[in-house]
Amino acid sequence: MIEVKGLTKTFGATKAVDDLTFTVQPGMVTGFLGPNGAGKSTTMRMILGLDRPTSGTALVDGKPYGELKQPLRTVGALLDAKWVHPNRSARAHLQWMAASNSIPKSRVDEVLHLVGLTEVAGKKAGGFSLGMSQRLGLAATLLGDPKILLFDEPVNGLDPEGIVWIRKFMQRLAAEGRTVLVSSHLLSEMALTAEHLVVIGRGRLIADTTVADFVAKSSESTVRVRSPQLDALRSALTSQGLTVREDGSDGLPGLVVLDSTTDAIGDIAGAQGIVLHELASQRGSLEDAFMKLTGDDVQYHAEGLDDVMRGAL
Ligand SMILES: Nc1ncnc2c1ncn2[C@@H]1O[C@H](COP(=O)(O)OP(=O)(O)OP(=O)(O)O)[C@@H](O)[C@H]1O
Repeated sequence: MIEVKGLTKTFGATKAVDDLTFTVQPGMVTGFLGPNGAGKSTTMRMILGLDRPTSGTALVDGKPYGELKQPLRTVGALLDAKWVHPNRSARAHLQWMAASNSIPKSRVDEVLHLVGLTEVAGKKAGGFSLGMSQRLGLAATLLGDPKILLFDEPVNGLDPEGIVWIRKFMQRLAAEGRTVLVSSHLLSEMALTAEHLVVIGRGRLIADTTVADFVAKSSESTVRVRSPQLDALRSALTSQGLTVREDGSDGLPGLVVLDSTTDAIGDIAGAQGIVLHELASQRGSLEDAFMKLTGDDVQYHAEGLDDVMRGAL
């Protein structure tokens, strides 16, 4: 279990993490979700004792990381996959890590096998693709057979096959009863990977809930309706207490009805003899809803700008 209480970190005038409180339970993947710059890495670094909190506490297995007797046997963390020595082989890299943490050499081949790197174990890690480096990083986190695992954006830059592989691997680790915390800025990815979500924006807690609940609440469902008798339809809907927005997004005037169903709207129109030309339920994109919830993050806009620049070149 990971327990974070009132955790706060300021860098000069920046409050990177702001009074965060949450716990991460064993036996399931917990997604740590927030836009770029929300404070995910800083929180993970504090959990791992790499950054000192300005205030508050972060406990792993009931203790601050610094007080764990054999940290690698309790916590495994994958923060940055590319830190291996480029001229060392995958096996040599893991043997060096094992030796410096009193972990038996035999465990190295076990973890290489677990992550599917046995065949390239003798190759230099510097020549590994991102996907292979990520697997090697994963092997390193598993050396001490830890019951708590932290992964910081583990699928960033991976191809679809690599993403699915990592996702399944994390789910397997959780199914073995481990505590798995994985950060991401993509709700769509977390919706597929995690069971529980801790969502932060600008360092603050936004939600601590199941994925199913968060997805249902954050993606508003609306119904779009068009009719040649739009005025009559609008009155019929509002007289039933429904909230209606004008919608001409695709050049065809219509209405968007909030918090209702196609059945209900069809019934209301039918009862009044109103002709309908379109009746469609629509779900807002998860990512849009997520951006609304987490606030208009500066770095998100900067990324958008990059895309515009690339398009212009
Ligand atoms: N060492 C540091 N010195 C100053 N500011 C920092 C430092 N580390 C992080 N920050 C700032 O703290 C905020 C949170 O950063 P952090 O990297 O924790 O966010 P994140 O959610 O992990 O984002 P990303 O997905 O981009 O890594 C940002 O505004 C960042 O610029």
